[in-house]
Amino acid sequence: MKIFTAAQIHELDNYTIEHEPVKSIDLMERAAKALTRAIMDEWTDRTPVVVFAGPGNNGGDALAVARMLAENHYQVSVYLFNIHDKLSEDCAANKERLVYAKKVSHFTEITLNFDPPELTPETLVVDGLFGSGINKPLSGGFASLVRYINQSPAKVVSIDMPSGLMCEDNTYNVRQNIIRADLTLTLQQKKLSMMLTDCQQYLGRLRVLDIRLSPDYIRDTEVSCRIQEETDLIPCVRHRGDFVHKGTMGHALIIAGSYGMSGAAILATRACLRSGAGKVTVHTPKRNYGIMQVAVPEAVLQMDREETYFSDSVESQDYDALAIGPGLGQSENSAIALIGQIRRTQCPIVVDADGLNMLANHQAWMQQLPLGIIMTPHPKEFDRLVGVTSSSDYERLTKARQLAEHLQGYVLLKGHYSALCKPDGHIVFNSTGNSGMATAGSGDVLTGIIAGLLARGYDQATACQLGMYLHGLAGDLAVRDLGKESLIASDIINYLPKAFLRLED
Ligand SMILES: NC(=O)C1=CN([C@@H]2O[C@H](COP(=O)(O)OP(=O)(O)OC[C@H]3O[C@@H](n4cnc5c(N)ncnc54)[C@H](OP(=O)(O)O)[C@@H]3O)[C@@H](O)[C@H]2O)[C@@H](O)CC1
Ligand SMILES: [K+]
Repeated sequence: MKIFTAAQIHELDNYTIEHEPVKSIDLMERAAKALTRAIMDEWTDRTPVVVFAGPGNNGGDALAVARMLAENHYQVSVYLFNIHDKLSEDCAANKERLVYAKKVSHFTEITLNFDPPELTPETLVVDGLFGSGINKPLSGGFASLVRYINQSPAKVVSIDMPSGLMCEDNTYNVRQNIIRADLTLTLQQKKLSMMLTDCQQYLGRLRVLDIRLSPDYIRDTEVSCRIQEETDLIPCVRHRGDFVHKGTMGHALIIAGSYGMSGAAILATRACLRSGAGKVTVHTPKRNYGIMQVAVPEAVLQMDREETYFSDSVESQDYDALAIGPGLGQSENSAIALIGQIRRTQCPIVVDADGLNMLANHQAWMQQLPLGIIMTPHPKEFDRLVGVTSSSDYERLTKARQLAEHLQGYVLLKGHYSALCKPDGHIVFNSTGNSGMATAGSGDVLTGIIAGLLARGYDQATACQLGMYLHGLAGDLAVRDLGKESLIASDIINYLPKAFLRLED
């Protein structure tokens, strides 16, 4: 699914009106029908409904929904905020229709003062104050109203967007003045902010309603952000020939695990083996020998000369991919070995965890990273890497995009929806995964998967996209059987085969 900017959403709206063609008011009626249906799916006609409508088209939608719910025998009270005596054309038309229909039990147009109605636990609030046309944080009376709604025990359904939330950048927004919805019914496409971790709290459950906006515009318009779905990935999956052998299926090198952190090496290696690589070699400190041998008998072990930490870079010409970092520790010796390893490696590289932390500690080395490098930071690792703490996920994403462009590499920012920032400035959000995967070792598994896919011959972009999809899908399949609370990183590895099968089917 493409993610359009607020400006493109506006264009899409106009393009649909002009080319379908459809009258603007009829398009609003279509949207309102879809919204009403979605509300009626969840709340019966015994639910008292309070509709708050703003002066723009989001308010127009809300007024049309109010009329339709009332026609379906709901008790509906409507408050239209028209403090500047200026309604959008379609909002004004829907006000007329509402008044003319005489179906709602109460209608107030607020021009000056407003006494908010009582909102009980049984009440359903329809939030139609502001949608994609919001252009600054809410303040004054609107801010007070939002706080009143948020503090009430009522359920809230937001039309298109929780009012107060911007489509993209919420860095300087006033967070307590944004509606916290129980359900957000967004029209046609998800907006960028809906993919960011720090905006999830406003959305509640999110449903996307198809209101048949121009498929031509949707198909032909260039975007820089998209959400990847299964149908995007199925064509990318490679199928094994019948006559392959392990030597032709790729050889991955994993450099991971200091003494006491062998688990990270084990998880990355097992995930790598499960992701199609023909052979996996693990380079790890001597003292990990016994445990690695037992835990991953399928891997080739290559012992560092040091007992407890990674100390020396290794020849890498025989490998098709390198993953470096999980559980590696951050000693100065390991850091020097890390940059030495990165410098001498010719194959694709994925750097994670302590590998990233060591780069963060040696900022000058960032200039020496090879083109096409893959980094898989979680938000804290990313902040360390760029040397500043971001105050919003939008800001962090913007910096990740800049870093990918600057390095001409790939930054896979892990989060509620992980985001892959590509060298050309494009961002791909992942759509699989769940909160059960917020558990130690989950990141090591992702690193191993990406290394396995790289070794198997996928290019960097595909390995990252397919890797994050499979990782999340394995987690989703695991949760179905095991639940979120008990999920551990090994479960993700154990469900990788099922995830592959689903994509191969
Ligand atoms: N996409 C589609 O195809 C379809 C979209 N549809 C619907 O249209 C919605 C977008 O409508 P929209 O463009 O009229 O914007 P909307 O969100 O109602 O707000 C604009 C009004 O708010 C005002 N205003 C802004 N910020 C403010 C603030 N902080 N504090 C106070 N006021 C503020 C602004 O005033 P201005 O700044 O312009 O003076 C203006 O009056 C979209 O979300 C969806 O619900 C469907 O009907 C059909 C198909
Ligand atoms: K809204």
